[in-house]
Amino acid sequence: MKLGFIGAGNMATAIIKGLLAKNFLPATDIYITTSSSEHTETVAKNLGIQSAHSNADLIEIADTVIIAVKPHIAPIILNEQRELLTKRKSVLISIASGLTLENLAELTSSEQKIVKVMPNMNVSIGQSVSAICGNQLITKEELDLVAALFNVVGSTYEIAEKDFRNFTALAGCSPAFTYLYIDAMSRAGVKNGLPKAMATKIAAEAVKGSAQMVLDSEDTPWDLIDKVCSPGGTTIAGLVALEEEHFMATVIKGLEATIKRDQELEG
Ligand SMILES: NC(=O)C1=CN([C@@H]2O[C@H](COP(=O)(O)OP(=O)(O)OC[C@H]3O[C@@H](n4cnc5c(N)ncnc54)[C@H](O)[C@@H]3O)[C@@H](O)[C@H]2O)C=CC1
Ligand SMILES: O=C(O)[C@@H]1CCC=N1
Repeated sequence: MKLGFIGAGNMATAIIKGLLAKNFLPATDIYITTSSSEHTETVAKNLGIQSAHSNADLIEIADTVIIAVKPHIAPIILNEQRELLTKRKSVLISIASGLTLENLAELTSSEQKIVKVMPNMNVSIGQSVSAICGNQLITKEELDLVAALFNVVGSTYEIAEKDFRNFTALAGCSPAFTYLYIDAMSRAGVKNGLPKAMATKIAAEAVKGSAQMVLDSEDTPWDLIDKVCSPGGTTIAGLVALEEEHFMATVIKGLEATIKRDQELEG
């Protein structure tokens, strides 16, 4: 596989680092373009991979192309490159939120093989959780190969396209919400006298261990909550205070706002 990334920002560089770390592909088979040749050269040099002179050159070289630019830029590029993509019979992978398989086919051609993937930022540490679905032209082998690519940097769920928005909120965007939660906990630690760096590390380790507990345990999160709350103790006091401020409803509201925004981006 020769893999080309159109766009090499946060997501693409995280995916590339993960692929290189796990030796999924040799660095000689990974190509990138960015918004300027100068920037492309710098990023490619930093990652130890290949730069392409233009998006067209990249499509000529790569058999699998990941479009990893912001959702409002993707339509412009795909529209420009539609003929070449069809001619090359490339597999096109889109990680842009808000663009459906139908949108992507309209921007390219009815012959275009397309896989939609929603990874998350944790690709950079090999712990992404990604959703994947392909259009009707993608064979099972091609879809499995794309899944294998994203399995290298975490886990992959093949889901129906109608569930992508929900997945984007739950897994694509939620790292940001979790960072916010960790930072808020850390600030509580600072407010009560701990140094910030130490408080952040303690909060992050507590969240990491709690997430692992949910994954490993037969118990539901609610069962686990009950096990932490001693009768008349400290945790139940904190839990009630959080719920007085509608903690659960607020989290759900946050995720639903991302679902709504995803709908708006689709237009
Ligand atoms: N950041 C995240 O956690 C996640 C992002 N995504 C999706 O990934 C996509 C990329 O997001 P980020 O990496 O965060 O964006 P970013 O802003 O960090 O990177 C965008 C890249 O596109 C390049 N670019 C802009 N115009 C270009 C052009 N004409 N030709 C080639 N390259 C061009 C820029 O130089 C940059 O390298 C978005 O569509 C987003 O919806 C999906 C899941 C998670
Ligand atoms: O904020 C965004 O639009 C992207 C999609 C998922 C995470 N970041």
